[in-house]
Amino acid sequence: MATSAPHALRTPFLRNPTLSLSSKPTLSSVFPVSLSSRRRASPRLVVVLSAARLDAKPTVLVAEKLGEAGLDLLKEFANVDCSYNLSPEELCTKISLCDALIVRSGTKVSREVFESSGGRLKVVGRAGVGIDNVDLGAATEFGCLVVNAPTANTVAAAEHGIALLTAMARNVAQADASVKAGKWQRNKYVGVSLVGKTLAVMGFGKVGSEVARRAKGLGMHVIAHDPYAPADRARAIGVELVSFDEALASADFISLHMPLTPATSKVLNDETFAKMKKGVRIVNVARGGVIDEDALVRALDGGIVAQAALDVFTVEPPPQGNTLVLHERVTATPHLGASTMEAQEGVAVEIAEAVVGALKGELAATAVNAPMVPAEVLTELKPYVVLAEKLGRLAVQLVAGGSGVKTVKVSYASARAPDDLDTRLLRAMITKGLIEPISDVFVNLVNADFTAKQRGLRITEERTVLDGSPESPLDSIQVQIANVESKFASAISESGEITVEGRVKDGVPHLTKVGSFEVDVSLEGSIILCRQVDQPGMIGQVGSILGEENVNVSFMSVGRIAPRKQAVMAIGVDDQPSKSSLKRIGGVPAIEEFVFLKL
Ligand SMILES: NC(=O)C1=CN([C@@H]2O[C@H](COP(=O)(O)OP(=O)(O)OC[C@H]3O[C@@H](n4cnc5c(N)ncnc54)[C@H](O)[C@@H]3O)[C@@H](O)[C@H]2O)C=CC1
Ligand SMILES: O=C(O)C(=O)COP(=O)(O)O
Repeated sequence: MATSAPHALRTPFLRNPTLSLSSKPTLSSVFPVSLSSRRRASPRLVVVLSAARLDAKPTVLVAEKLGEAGLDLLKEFANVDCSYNLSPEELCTKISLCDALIVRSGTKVSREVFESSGGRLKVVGRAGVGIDNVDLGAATEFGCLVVNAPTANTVAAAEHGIALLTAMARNVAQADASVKAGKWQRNKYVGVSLVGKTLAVMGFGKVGSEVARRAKGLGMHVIAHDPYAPADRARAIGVELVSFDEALASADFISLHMPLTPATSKVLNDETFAKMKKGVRIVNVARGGVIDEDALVRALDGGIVAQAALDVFTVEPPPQGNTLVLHERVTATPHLGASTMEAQEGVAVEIAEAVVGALKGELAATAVNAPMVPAEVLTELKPYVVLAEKLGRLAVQLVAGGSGVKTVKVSYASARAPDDLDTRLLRAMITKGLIEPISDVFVNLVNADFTAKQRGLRITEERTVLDGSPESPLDSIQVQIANVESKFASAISESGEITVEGRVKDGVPHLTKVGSFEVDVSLEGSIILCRQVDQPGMIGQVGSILGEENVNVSFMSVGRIAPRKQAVMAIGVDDQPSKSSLKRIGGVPAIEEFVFLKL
């Protein structure tokens, strides 16, 4: 046996005293709508979006121009509202009527948008790669999934990078303007050759590696800087990965292909320009914000940078009269990297499939703010996902007081190797089960960790590695809440925590342990737990009370410490017993305590 404790969340607990046990978890609350559809989501990777049930046709707001093929796909499933050029205020007004929003780079999806949605917005689809225009923190907080379309415009962006590189080197744009102005300036527009020159690709991801491949075809010596890129992928196309300073110091051309993050913001600035070769030429088809644009103007004027070709700007469109855009040695395009017919059709289909899939609960691989779970893992974990949520719900309903629900320990027993079980989904569902019955917060896979953290709920996970064949992913899940009192004293285990444990049997989740008592009751309907002195006739007595009240009993199981000592009886019921029947059960002399728990 071996254990590991990989995950912990800690902050002060903000307890919401509201108790609402009304919502009943079903498979469809985790997988919101039927999984059947004409078009199935990509079988690559999927993540579950625990969205609100969408009984009516959902509404998708398309806020920027999207390819026809994508619109057609959306229209098969949803009401589609194409409203382009909305002001921020108009977007905030419209959003409360929408289940999904699709944007490109021109729309700011700010915190106000999520706040204004009133909880209805479940998916934001970014028809492209960069999600720097979406407030991901706010999306996560509001339980809204963000998906992007990361692959369909890669080649278009790389081709545009090469177009800018070659056009800049040969002054194509400037010479064209000059000829159109009636001039013939052959000496003025002598260019530089690319062959044999060193190109530093900054950010060796999808676009960067395609640029590198093409630049090698032009006879350039290509190096790359990317702290996170695998060296073998670079080596495979004959590119050497180098340090940031080395890239700056040796490049004749620098092409930027990293995302805009706090770490890359203004990464080209006065200090870093000073490290470059005199006469360096810069291409940017990534994001304007990775360059300090004022510093670039200084570097152009100071002779460090000979030329720049820019597709992206810190503010888009850049203000009229912008010094950088108007600079003679700058070639500018209006964020055209992804703008080919082919890429736009591809992106539109990619994002439409992702958004429709997400609304159906079968999201494709491109979730940006939620863990992605491989499809085959998800299929295997489905019954355990239900078990996890129900154990969370049971455990929290057993709490009577104490210092609040702050510390929860989850133990997974499995014969699988520790790195062969992805527990993020299970943790999210336990969190959902723990929080939803005691709050009005809607918890899903997107916001589970955030919500737990906000409420000061610390969830630690522990793995117990069992011997034997790892056919099923899990043997059991145990949920323990520490430092609390219980309404059902027998639910407190010898080590002092409220303890519930369950397993999946024939695809159905079962409660198999309460406190130190072994029971076996299927987790369907609701449960009555009774502790009594172990003696004949107890099952009959309680069963007949429920029968008289027309409450259907689905399961009964008795767990005892020793014959004729204390026993715990777990009774599964299809319907909620009336107050009077619960009172009658409590009145049976041998019953020492009992509790009714809604699943
Ligand atoms: N101009 C346009 O129309 C388009 C622009 N883009 C932009 O191009 C950029 C790259 O896109 P993809 O290649 O698809 O993304 P990607 O995620 O495949 O590649 C980005 C690479 O940058 C690397 N990176 C992250 N931080 C870095 C750092 N500090 N220094 C160096 N490398 C770093 C990552 O490890 C990754 O390999 C994104 O900013 C995207 O928004 C993408 C498509 C079209
Ligand atoms: O995909 C990206 O990151 C892009 O920058 C493309 O932007 P766009 O969809 O053309 O507004």
